[in-house]
Amino acid sequence: MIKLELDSVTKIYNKRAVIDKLSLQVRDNEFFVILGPSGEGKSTLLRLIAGIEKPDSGKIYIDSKDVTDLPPNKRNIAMVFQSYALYPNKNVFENIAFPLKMSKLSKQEISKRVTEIAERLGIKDILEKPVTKISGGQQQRVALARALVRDPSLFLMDEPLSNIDPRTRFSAIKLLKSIQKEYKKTFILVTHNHAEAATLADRIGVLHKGKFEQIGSYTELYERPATRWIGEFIGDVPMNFIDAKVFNIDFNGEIGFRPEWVSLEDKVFECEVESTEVIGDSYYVSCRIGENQIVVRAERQYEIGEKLGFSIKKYYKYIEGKLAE
Ligand SMILES: Nc1ncnc2c1ncn2[C@@H]1O[C@H](COP(=O)(O)OP(=O)(O)OP(=O)(O)O)[C@@H](O)[C@H]1O
Repeated sequence: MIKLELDSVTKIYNKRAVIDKLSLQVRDNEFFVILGPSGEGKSTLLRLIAGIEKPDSGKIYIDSKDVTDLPPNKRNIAMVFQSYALYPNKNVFENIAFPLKMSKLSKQEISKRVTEIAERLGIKDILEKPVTKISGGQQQRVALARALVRDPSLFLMDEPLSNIDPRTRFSAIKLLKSIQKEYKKTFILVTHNHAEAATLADRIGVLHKGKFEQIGSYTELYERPATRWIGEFIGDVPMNFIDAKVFNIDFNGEIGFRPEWVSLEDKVFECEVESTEVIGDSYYVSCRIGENQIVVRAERQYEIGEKLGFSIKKYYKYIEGKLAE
């Protein structure tokens, strides 16, 4: 079942289409991540889905209902912001209970629901504390609890983990993923953090120039980039894109290969080492071959000027920056 559909949605700011005829379908129970560099329109897209912004053209459907002209409170969505937007004068319980206040639920029912969700998120012990006196990780859980307690149709999250310190972040990511699976809800999360996207997403949409440059799992994006831009954006180290002729391949275009798609045992080509970067337990060696610079993954450091023999085990062909089938 389709939970959310965007049909050719455009949003213009200062005569520029920040979102440009973008179409998307997100399935029920899917964890969809919108990934992209700063300023590509990720937050704008989320605000359009939420109804905080109106598109200049195009349609938005939630549960097959046209919500394009509906305000946020009529869309049955919950949104968690980077800042959490908690009420500073209220304690944890009151913050979580707030969305239920408007409903006709009894005090006992509200209390039951808040306690249940707080228990699940591990914040039951701090229900009486003011939100200003709890940690960033706990604030994130409160914001999540407040969103979950209403049982909305769709969760929208704008960089909800970016204010959490790196150590807590890992457990926060795990929690978010398990909550989504357990509650069987559709989540749409905006981030510029690749590791977060890779861990959380069923599918990632990479936003570039107002459109999704590619949509797929992180593995798909990494293993088979649809464009040169994706190959360079996804991964710790950009993919190599080099004229096919450099490697004696009879093709009018470029070949793209990851630094680890190279064998250093099988010495078909040779390059000259310029520098080495260490990432984790791998060595990424920048190497010159003719006019071109490539990066290959190695098991050790190489001296500058050293000659490195290699062959390419796997590559894709690209014409004008696009994957050639
Ligand atoms: N209300 C607005 N009025 C005018 N321009 C805007 C408005 N909101 C966003 N923009 C512009 O639209 C572009 C996209 O902004 P947006 O915040 O959606 O990007 P983003 O991908 O979420 O960036 P970041 O990761 O830095 O938050 C930017 O150039 C921004 O300056």
